[in-house]
Amino acid sequence: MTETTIGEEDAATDGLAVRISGLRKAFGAKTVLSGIDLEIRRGEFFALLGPSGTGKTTLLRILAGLELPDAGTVLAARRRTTVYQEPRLIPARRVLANVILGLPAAAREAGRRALAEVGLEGYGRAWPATLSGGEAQRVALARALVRDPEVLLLDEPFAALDALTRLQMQELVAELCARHRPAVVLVTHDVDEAVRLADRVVVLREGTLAVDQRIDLPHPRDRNSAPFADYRRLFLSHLGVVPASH
Ligand SMILES: Nc1ncnc2c1ncn2[C@@H]1O[C@H](COP(=O)(O)OP(=O)(O)OP(=O)(O)O)[C@@H](O)[C@H]1O
Repeated sequence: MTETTIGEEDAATDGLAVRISGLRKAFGAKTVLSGIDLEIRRGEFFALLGPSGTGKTTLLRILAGLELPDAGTVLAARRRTTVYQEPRLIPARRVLANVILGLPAAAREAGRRALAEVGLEGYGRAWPATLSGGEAQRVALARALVRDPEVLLLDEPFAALDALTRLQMQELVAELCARHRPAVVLVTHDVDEAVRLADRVVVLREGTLAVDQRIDLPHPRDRNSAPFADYRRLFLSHLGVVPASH
């Protein structure tokens, strides 16, 4: 029996942005996700960690509506938008046109405001080719922001950036999400990124949710603090990178 529903009514009434139950997804004979039950609240910042090939991107694509599950129910708030590892800008359109792509011309002012929010005030008439990698990714963030998403899907959005820019972008995303409060689903390989940003971290292993851990630290989080290091160690051990502490 296969049932797939993407709707917002039920989720909207009880403070949830996403509700997944009994999700299963296979590609051919290979089961990628199974028995996934997950609820994400409005305003919650949720991170999905896991080794390569465990189905993180597949889960995100299902949430975006780009893949259908083989079984289970997916309910999600209607306004969902994704930021990818690459900025995916259209080279022949100026920055502002990229930000408001598909929106009415009246969105120009909101597009300019979104650019200012990501630190790119005055960049509206620039061409994508003239931007650095970090700037291009800021434009991608502005393009997401201007759509006022209820659910913001981040698919390794900083993975292609240099280490310093990545840290700056993480701080920017923390600030933007604290202000706009979308539900966020961040797929990442970066344990520090998850601990810096997320209210809750799930480790996906072999297609199931192996760990579901709340991060109980105030913002902004100090990456050098002892509790931060404890969370880092916890997730690294769940990922099999360091031995579990005693
Ligand atoms: N369209 C597809 N057709 C066939 N197999 C697929 C398809 N999409 C994903 N897969 C397979 O499903 C598994 C999970 O892929 P997925 O991209 O979701 O993993 P991931 O955890 O995001 O990995 P990574 O961290 O490397 O991005 C992989 O084995 C992948 O080869």
